[in-house]
Amino acid sequence: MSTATSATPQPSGVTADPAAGPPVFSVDGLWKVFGPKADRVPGDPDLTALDPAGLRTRTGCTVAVRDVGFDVRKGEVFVVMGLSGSGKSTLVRCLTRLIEPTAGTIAIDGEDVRAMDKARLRELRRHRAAMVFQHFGLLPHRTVLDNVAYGLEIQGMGRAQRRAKAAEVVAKVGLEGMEQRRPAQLSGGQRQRVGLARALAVDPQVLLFDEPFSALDPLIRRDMQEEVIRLHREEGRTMVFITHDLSEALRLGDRIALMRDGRVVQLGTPEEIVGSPADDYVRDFVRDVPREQVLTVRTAMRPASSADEAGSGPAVRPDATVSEAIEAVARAGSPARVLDQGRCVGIVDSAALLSVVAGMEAPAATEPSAAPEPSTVPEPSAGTERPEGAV
Ligand SMILES: Nc1ncnc2c1ncn2[C@@H]1O[C@H](COP(=O)(O)OP(=O)(O)OP(=O)(O)O)[C@@H](O)[C@H]1O
Repeated sequence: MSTATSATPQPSGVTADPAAGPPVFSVDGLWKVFGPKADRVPGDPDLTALDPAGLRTRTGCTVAVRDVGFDVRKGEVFVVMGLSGSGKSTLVRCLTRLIEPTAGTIAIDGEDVRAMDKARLRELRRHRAAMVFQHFGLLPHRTVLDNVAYGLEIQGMGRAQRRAKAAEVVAKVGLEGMEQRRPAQLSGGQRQRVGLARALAVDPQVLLFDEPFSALDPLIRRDMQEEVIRLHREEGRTMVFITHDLSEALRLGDRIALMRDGRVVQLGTPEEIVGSPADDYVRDFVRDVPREQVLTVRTAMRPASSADEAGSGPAVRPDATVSEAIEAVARAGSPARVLDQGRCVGIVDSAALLSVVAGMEAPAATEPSAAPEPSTVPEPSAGTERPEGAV
């Protein structure tokens, strides 16, 4: 597992609104068991109580996904993270039945995926939930443009129309001018972009990424992550992203499902996973994450002690990271106010911010609450030098 030495705050673009309509994917009680007579395993408490080695000896079966449930909300980047063998690929392949689940329910927009016939499944995979693989399987004899147009060709779109659409998407992923090249004439990162463009061209409702960047060198990988963040921000497309890399998960995910031995051991925002690990396994997993770059000032703030305190001092947004607040406090030499639409919702001081960095409970950390009057305070004057994240 790589450590998150360069974890950065989440993208602040389009984020899913939990209240915004029904989920795109809804998964409940999902199991995938490989091996003979796999069906009998999920419903048999004697078998499910066995450890992996015991189950293998007794039945020849392996449980890859164990009683998993979650919703993928419209417009979110939902990351499935875990070490090798934890069940990530199996879980995501079950969503479109590239792997047949053993038990449980899966719905897309309320429609039962397990009840779909072959034609409906094909439509699901082509139009509604397109998979982007690590090895994109580009067609070597085709140009970039024709590779991108491939999915549209399969859909039966006419040549002129699909090439026009493909050219649009090629430009969107930054490959303008390379339309006539063949895959062998591209760098690894450029090939990834072609694969991404091919998936985007069919305009799927959800993009499913299976460790698409794990073979790339770190700089190109970073570049591709930025690309995904940009696309997400601009289009608000729902994405499910598999990775075993924690820093990638923290950078991309609106929410992260952390898997171990087929189970989801914690499902939460990067801040929840880093700030409130569910168990020792998760705590150990996130131990090296620079907390100040992931946790927001909400973790450290306390109510203002007076109207005076609520009305003066540097200002930061509620979603500013602790790191950004430290900079604001250090520059001003005084505690910072957390302003939400002009209203002071709390105060962060150096002691509380340092406690977060040190991994301690902030001394007076509190839920967002209204500060004493005046509840509406002036915005900081324009032109004041402010760190990123300050309002
Ligand atoms: N076709 C199969 N037959 C038997 N066991 C399988 C099969 N596919 C996967 N498994 C087992 O299921 C478990 C989960 O595998 P899976 O590939 O989903 O993990 P993963 O988290 O995606 O791993 P990686 O990061 O290495 O790709 C592993 O124990 C694996 O050996």
